Amino acid sequence: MTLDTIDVHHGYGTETVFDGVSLSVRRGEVLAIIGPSGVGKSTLLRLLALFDAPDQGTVRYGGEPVWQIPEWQRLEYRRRIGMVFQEASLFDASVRRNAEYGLRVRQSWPDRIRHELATLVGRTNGTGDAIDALDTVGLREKADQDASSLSGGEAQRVAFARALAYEPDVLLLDEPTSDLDPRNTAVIEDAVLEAKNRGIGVGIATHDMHQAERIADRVAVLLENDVIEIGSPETVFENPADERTRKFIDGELVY
Ligand SMILES: Nc1ncnc2c1ncn2[C@@H]1O[C@H](COP(=O)(O)OP(=O)(O)OP(=O)(O)O)[C@@H](O)[C@H]1O
Repeated sequence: MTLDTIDVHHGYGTETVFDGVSLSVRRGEVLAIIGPSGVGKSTLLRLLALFDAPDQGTVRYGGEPVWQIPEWQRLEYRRRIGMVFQEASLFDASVRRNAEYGLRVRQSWPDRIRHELATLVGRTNGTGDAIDALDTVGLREKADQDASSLSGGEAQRVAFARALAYEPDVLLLDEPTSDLDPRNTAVIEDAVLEAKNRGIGVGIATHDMHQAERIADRVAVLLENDVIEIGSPETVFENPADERTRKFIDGELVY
């Protein structure tokens, strides 16, 4: 399953953010999106998450142009895409309930009703999926603790577990570790690789080039309203095709 954009143009009011962006997130790979602050990384993730329609161009899920199909079908696709934002938003309940939350809201109504019925009669594997996901981020032992008792880094790990528990086809992460210490960052990075090994396609916007080097299969460089280069981390960081990429990586470009 591939999620891609073809020649996408997008902006806010009179401000152009993208002037023809084409890129793909493929099954079982980590695509890192790097670029200076304000270049449009979050905007691109929102388009890939099917939250917003582009002004022009095509966004496709498994080859289907998502803004040219009926809404119900687009919503089906949206349910298969998990998104983790820079700041975890957990609600006031146990860690387990928070991790399960994605399971509930992203299910179609018939599945939700079946899940609720199964819960009522004590037969559900939903919790099992959430516990597995908590295990992946090292928080299984905190499942019954209240989410408000967690540190910021742990909360972000729960947000990640919530996205993972639903077993999405694609996981989009917007600067998921920018506020975290090295240990929490390492846990999230390991969980990203675990997701990839399960066949999930991961798109991650990051300021941290070392992170991109550590976990990405491909790196997309977003500069001047466009993806100017996509390649392996080795190529992009050591031998970029575009001179602007080299200048950005060497910190010579000031934005
Ligand atoms: N809802 C909005 N309304 C108007 N302008 C917006 C909106 N969202 C983003 N922008 C503008 O679009 C541009 C791209 O913003 P975006 O948040 O996508 O960049 P970014 O690369 O994710 O930035 P950062 O790395 O700082 O998070 C910026 O100039 C921003 O001010």
